[in-house]
Amino acid sequence: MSNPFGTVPPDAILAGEATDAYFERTRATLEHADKNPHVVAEVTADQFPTGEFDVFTGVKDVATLFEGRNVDVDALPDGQLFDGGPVCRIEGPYLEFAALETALLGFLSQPSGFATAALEARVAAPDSLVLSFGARHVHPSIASTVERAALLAGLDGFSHVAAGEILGREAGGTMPHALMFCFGEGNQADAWTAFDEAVGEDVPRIALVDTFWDEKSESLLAAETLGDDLDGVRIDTTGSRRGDFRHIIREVRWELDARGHEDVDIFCSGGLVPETIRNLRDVADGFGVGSHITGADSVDFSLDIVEIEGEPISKRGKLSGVKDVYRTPDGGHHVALADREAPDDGESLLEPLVRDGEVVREFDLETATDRCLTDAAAVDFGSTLEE
Ligand SMILES: O=P(O)(O)OC[C@H]1O[C@H](OP(=O)(O)OP(=O)(O)O)[C@H](O)[C@@H]1O
Repeated sequence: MSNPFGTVPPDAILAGEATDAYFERTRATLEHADKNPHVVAEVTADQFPTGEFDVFTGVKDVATLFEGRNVDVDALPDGQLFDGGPVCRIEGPYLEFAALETALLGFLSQPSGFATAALEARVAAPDSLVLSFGARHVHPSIASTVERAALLAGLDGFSHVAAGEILGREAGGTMPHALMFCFGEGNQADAWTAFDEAVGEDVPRIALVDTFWDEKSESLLAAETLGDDLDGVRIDTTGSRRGDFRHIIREVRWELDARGHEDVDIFCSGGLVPETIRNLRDVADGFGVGSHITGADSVDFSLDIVEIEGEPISKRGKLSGVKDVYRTPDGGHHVALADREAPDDGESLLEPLVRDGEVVREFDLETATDRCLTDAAAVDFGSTLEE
């Protein structure tokens, strides 16, 4: 079985088959009419700035999609924040890329949504350890897309092992409730001891402490059991039992400290959203975030032809003409026609990606992460979330 899970294979995407049927009919119609106009098309989410920024990513896959085709492509750099206007611009004979629109938008929309949500988690607790735990919520074939978006947005790590192979970063994590069940109630100390004996020295000893008893009792038992070897406890209290989660964490902190376990960190997980992370960041040391990232709305990108045979064109409600987007030192994001003067001190954000079918940009995740976090500070991304 070459395709046991029925996913669309990479070859089909590169061949332009990962498309909507109406693009195939468009090709048939244009070829029948002997038309293949030279066009400029732009990918946008919003025409004008809205006051809300998103993270742009997926651009490396777009470069791969367009490599070897008779087009020029410009795009924002990976990890750039944007608010309105084009994030990507394609120029060439329309039939050279018509069928690629569906895959192009997919490569950008969902990863940018994941990265934006991950950045929300990042800025909610800038000084805490924040890990991506949500791979279980998506189709396994895109787990590395989730984890890459999490790293791009500055998260400290992720849990998915195969994604780690692809990204060149080792997956991390603690222990599941299943492990605690296998030892049984009353035998939590045996479970933590066996874990300590079994796993590599580089694995942090973080005991899961919400399984059978209250979090304080299990935390103290973990500290007594592993002593100085215990790095932390994870509290994943389910929502129905959570009550005042902040109070629970403060109580655990108090009781650990009272017995000399100030070095034991407290790690939280389970349905965390930026608001809860912000509320816990001064009492917890780290967070595992899943569904907030994996459940993020895709960024609603669309592709529109804005110039045809050198003449501006657009559907109603969209802006015609080739545009550029600019960042000004005050963090402003500006959209303007590309042939007009840039705003004062405005830095053009669109950069060459493909020229005559050749990819002209290099990709580096660390550079993209730096860009994302620097730009998030420049546009004060966190403050817009706290309003
Ligand atoms: O709620 P999310 O933000 O999506 O977090 C992702 C997962 O991480 C935790 O799982 P845990 O390892 O505790 O799962 P388990 O009960 O299977 O052990 C949490 O309970 C979620 O299932």
